[in-house]
Amino acid sequence: MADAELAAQIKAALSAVEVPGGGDLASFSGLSEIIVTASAVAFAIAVKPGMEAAFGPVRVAAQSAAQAVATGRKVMVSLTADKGTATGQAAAHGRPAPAPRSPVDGVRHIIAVGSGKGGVGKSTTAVNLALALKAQGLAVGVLDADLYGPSVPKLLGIEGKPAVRDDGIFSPHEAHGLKVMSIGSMLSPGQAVVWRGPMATSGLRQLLRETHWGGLDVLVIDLPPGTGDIHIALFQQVSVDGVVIVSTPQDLALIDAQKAIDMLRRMDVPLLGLIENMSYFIAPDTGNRYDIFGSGGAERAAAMLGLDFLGAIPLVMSIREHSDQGVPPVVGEPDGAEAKAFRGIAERLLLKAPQLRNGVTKPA
Ligand SMILES: Nc1ncnc2c1ncn2[C@@H]1O[C@H](COP(=O)(O)OP(=O)(O)OP(=O)(O)O)[C@@H](O)[C@H]1O
Repeated sequence: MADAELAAQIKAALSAVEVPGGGDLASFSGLSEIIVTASAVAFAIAVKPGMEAAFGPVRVAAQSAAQAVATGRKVMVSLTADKGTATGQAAAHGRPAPAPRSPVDGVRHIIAVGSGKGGVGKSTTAVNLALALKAQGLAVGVLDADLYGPSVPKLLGIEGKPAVRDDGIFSPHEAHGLKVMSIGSMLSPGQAVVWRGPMATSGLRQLLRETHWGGLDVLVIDLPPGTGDIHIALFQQVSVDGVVIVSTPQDLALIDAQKAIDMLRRMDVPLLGLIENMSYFIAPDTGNRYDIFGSGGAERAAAMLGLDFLGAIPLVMSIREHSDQGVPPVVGEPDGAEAKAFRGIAERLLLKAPQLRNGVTKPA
């Protein structure tokens, strides 16, 4: 069925859902556009501040009405209050504070990988770090939350959409021994633009909480670059063990990283340390190392930012080639300098956050 046709059928189904105060959801002014992708359907219901609880059953009814029409697709319905119900203002007006951070079923620990700006190698780092943690005997998953540039499926050679069980729960992809979910698998090309604000945060929440992770020691979340709604929503809802920040040697990136770090500190999210990517150059022919940006700069920058320095990853052309083939260097070239660098970072991370080893599901 064409996407537009399915959207129209869902809208028709929503006319059977009544809203508080009279009328039906299909004609309710707060109903957003219904977005249909290859594997998902998403829409939002925007209500007046204070009406969230009254509309809770509407959301549930809308979900099942839409799901009955959109068989085989994941339905995501978000309920949002108009601007002005942001956390601080809600508290100031005596409205209830947001729900406390809560664990994710089937996931013991979460670390998030962030960066001040795009293109610094955050996704490459997230994926290889996950594989290096797996090599330490941990059961590891990756959640690609980078809505605006989801690259994890490509990096891990994943194609197609994840399976949805009869109960509406996703079965994650498996790649190189990792359980993987990506917001990218939910989008058609060019769709990120329409997945803004509440829709994006709601989509992420459902990917996180409605996936059968099946007993992970660590879930590595690849965050979008910078700081935005997705970060705030995630850190408000979920307890993370900490965030690692990826940066390149350029000062500009560190200035951007500073902004991300400030936000995380304000939100009381633990910072596990700084990773410097594309730090030094390894000549492909001789294997010689060249500190093209000088040495020690990243350690100094980490100290200046009040962060532990977790390690440096070389600038190696084969990283790109491996990534293009969906085989990350930690598994594709385990003896290479970059694989060693990622393994060293995983070891330092486990020293810094030894709780990640708690309840290791497989022997190391
Ligand atoms: N150490 C490295 N050496 C060489 N190339 C690298 C290295 N790290 C990353 N790259 C390449 O840089 C590009 C950007 O990497 P990646 O997608 O991981 O960055 P990102 O910060 O997640 O970007 P975005 O914000 O766009 O998602 C990719 O082509 C990747 O292969």
